[in-house]
This record gives sequence, structure tokens and C-alpha cells, in this order.
Amino acid sequence: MWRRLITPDSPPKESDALRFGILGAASIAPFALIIPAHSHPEVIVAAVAARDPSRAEAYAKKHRIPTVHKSYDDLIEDPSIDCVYIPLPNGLHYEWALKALTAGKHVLLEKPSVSNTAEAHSLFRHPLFKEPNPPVLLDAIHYRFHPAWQYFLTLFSPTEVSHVQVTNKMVAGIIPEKDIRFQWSLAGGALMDYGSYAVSVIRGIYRDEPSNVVSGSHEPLRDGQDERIERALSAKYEFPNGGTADIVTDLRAPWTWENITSLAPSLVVKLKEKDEGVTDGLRKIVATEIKMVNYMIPTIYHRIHITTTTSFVDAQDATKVVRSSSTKESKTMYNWAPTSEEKQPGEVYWTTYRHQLEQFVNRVRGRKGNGVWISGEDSIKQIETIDRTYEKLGLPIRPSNTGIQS
Ligand SMILES: NC(=O)C1=CN([C@@H]2O[C@H](COP(=O)(O)OP(=O)(O)OC[C@H]3O[C@@H](n4cnc5c(N)ncnc54)[C@H](OP(=O)(O)O)[C@@H]3O)[C@@H](O)[C@H]2O)C=CC1
Ligand SMILES: O=C1OC[C@@H](O)[C@H](O)[C@H]1O
Repeated sequence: MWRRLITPDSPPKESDALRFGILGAASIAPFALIIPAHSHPEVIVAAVAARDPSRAEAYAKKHRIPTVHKSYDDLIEDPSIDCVYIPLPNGLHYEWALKALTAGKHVLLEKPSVSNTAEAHSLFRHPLFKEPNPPVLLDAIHYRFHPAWQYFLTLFSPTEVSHVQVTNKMVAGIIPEKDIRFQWSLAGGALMDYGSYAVSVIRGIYRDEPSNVVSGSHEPLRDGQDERIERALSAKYEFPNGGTADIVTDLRAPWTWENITSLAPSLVVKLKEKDEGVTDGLRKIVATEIKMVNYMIPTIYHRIHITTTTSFVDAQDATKVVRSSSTKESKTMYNWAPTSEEKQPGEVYWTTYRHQLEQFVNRVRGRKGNGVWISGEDSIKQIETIDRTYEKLGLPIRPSNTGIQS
């Protein structure tokens, strides 16, 4: 299993395999595309371009990519390329996605899809999507494609949810201060980066948009540095069903025991308590809490803990708990359930990125796939929630390199 995470089975490529090009010699590309492509018979990573061609050469050699283009534009104009993967800094996503789509390429776009709401509207509602045979564009929120996440969503109905807590923290030292994530001009910030997963999690769990960003706070990268860029951020939301959500994100959290032990991003969903009526003067209340450990890298390890607490309270005074007991079940889902009507392709060693690639290729090929997808409207709402959060906290909306502003 561990070996196949890095060196998965490599079936022969089909003669009409899709040819992908990568913009930038980015750190995430081996995990998000190059390794997943090995096990996909319909995907070839055919080309890469970097601002510095010698960097692209070295990257191509290391990852056995046959073609190196002199510039991002050259790669996009290469008629042999079908799909472009864009792992550029956030602030460049809009510009290069639009260029690639306009050139007729399908686009796998790293998260967060764009810098702000205006860019999101302009990109995902672009007139080119109304033309016949439009290209495919996917906002790469990869964890949503894994069976563990899809299984987790079947454990409750969104209307039952009363509270969600999501924590995505990294300890200091992992991300250097000069990183793209801390640069204003490149649309950096903790909420744009690790925090964007937390935003997508709460929206995915409620299957709705927050009715209100209630409150929040943030911490700057370091005193005296660009105050528009947050190192850490927390926010509270309300949803139309009356439920709430809290997100916490930090890209340089202090090395406390609590932060180290919470490195695997976790989330807790509390369901609305169920009142099961009164018998012999006692009211039965059932409370359910579902915790998912490591929703982001579930292939390596994950657990879904379901705790059900049944309490009997005085029918006249609910604060008097007469007796209470809990049961706990733990579940995992490393592959699609064998009982599903149509067995989905998948292996236990497939990462979230590999599952994502499977569905991306299905869309490009016009195949139904398993139905897991992120629509353009979903991507717009994701960015709108990020912007609403910044506004509530008094932080500026991230800038656009193309002049498009909210
Ligand atoms: N899906 C996931 O799990 C993850 C997604 N990401 C997302 O992927 C994107 C890239 O992240 P990551 O790979 O960590 O970043 P890197 O810094 O490793 O890569 C970014 C690439 O962007 C290019 N680039 C172009 N212009 C600039 C510029 N002005 N400054 C810096 N780099 C520039 C560089 O390419 P060149 O080689 O041409 O110089 C560089 O290789 C981000 O949007 C991030 O949010 C990141 C990590 C995980
Ligand atoms: O997308 C991401 O996921 C993993 C994090 O380490 C990273 O900062 C982020 O860009």
C-alpha cells in the first residue's frame, strides 16, 4: 500500500490518452497530477513550462516529462496538449485558466480557484461555456472526490446538522515566510490556503451557503509585516437551517502539544438533539456527534467516529439528567463500497487527487462517472464565502492581477 502511494501500478496508456501540460514547476504537481497520472491509462503528463526554462528542464527530467516549453503561453498554444493543470500562485489562476480555456484546453485548476468573487463570476460564467462542446474546468478541491468523504456525507442529512467545527492548522516552520501563501500580490492568506478547505467543508456539510458570517478574528503574519495577509483566522457562521459552524485555520501555529496532535485536519459535526418522547416521567433525548479525522489525506489514515448519547431527563425539568449512556462506532472507507449498484473504479492506495483525476477525465470524455463533481456555481459560492468572511473581519478582498475587482 505505502509503496503504491508513490509508485502506483502503471497500466499501458491508451492510444488516445489525454495529454496534460503543467504550468509551473510547482511543488504540489507530483502529488496532484504526476503520480496519479501513472495509474490512469487515459492520462499522459506530456509537457511542463516554467518561467525559467532551466528550472522546467530539471523538473521535466526528474518527473520524466517529455516536453519542455519555453513559456506558459507556448505550452497553452501547443496543439498536442488537451488539458492544462494550473498549480500557480492563487493570484495567477484566473488569468492562466482563462487563457487555457480560450485556447480550447480543459483546465484542472488548483484551489482556491481564483482571487475574489468578481474573478469567479467572470471565469465560471464565461460565455465560452455556453458554446457547443465547451471545455471542462474543475476547481481542484480534491478531498471531496475520496470515498471516505462521500461516505461521511451519507451519515446525516444536512437539515439535521446543528454545529460543525473544522480545524486546519499547520505548525510554524513548515511554510516559509517568503512563500506564495503569504504574498498579498499573489492573493495569499491563511483563509485562501488551508482555510479554504474549512470553508468548503462547512458548505459541503450543510449543502447550503451561510446566511451570515457572525464573527471572527485573525492574526497577522508577524507584527510590522503586511497587515492585509492573515497568518491565522477563525470565523463563526450561521446557516439557513439554524445551525452554526466554526472554522479555525493557521499556517504557522505555535508548537503546542494541542497543535501538534491536531495536525491531521479534523472536523466534528453535531446533529440536532432528537426528543424521543416521555415514558414514566422521563424524556428520552438522543444526541449524535460525528467526528472525521484527517478528511484531507484519508488514503494515509482516516477515521469516522460516531458517538450516540442517549439521556433520560426529568420530563418537567430537562436540566435534571437521570441517566445517560453513550455508544461509539468507528468507520473507515478506503475504497468505494463493494455493495454499490455499479462498482466504481478505485484502489485503496488511490489518493484524493487520483479520485479527482478519474472524474476529471470522465467529464472530458463525456462519461457520467460517479457523479461527484464541483460545478462552476459551487466554485463561485466558495469564493463568495471567502470574500464575505474577509469583509466581516475587516480584511481586504484579495486583489486581481487582471484588474477585475469586486
Ligand atoms: N491541492 C492541494 O493539495 C494543494 C494545492 N496547492 C495550491 O497549488 C498552488 C501552488 O502551490 P505550491 O505548489 O505549493 O506552490 P509552489 O510555490 O511550489 O509553486 C508555484 C509555481 O508557480 C509559479 N509561479 C509563477 N509566478 C510566480 C510568482 N510570481 N511567484 C512564485 N511562483 C510563481 C512557479 O513556477 P515556475 O516554475 O514557473 O517558476 C512555481 O513553481 C496554490 O494555488 C496552492 O493553493 C498547494 C498545495 C497543496
Ligand atoms: O492545499 C493545500 O493543502 C495542503 C497544505 O499544506 C497547503 O498549504 C495547501 O496549499
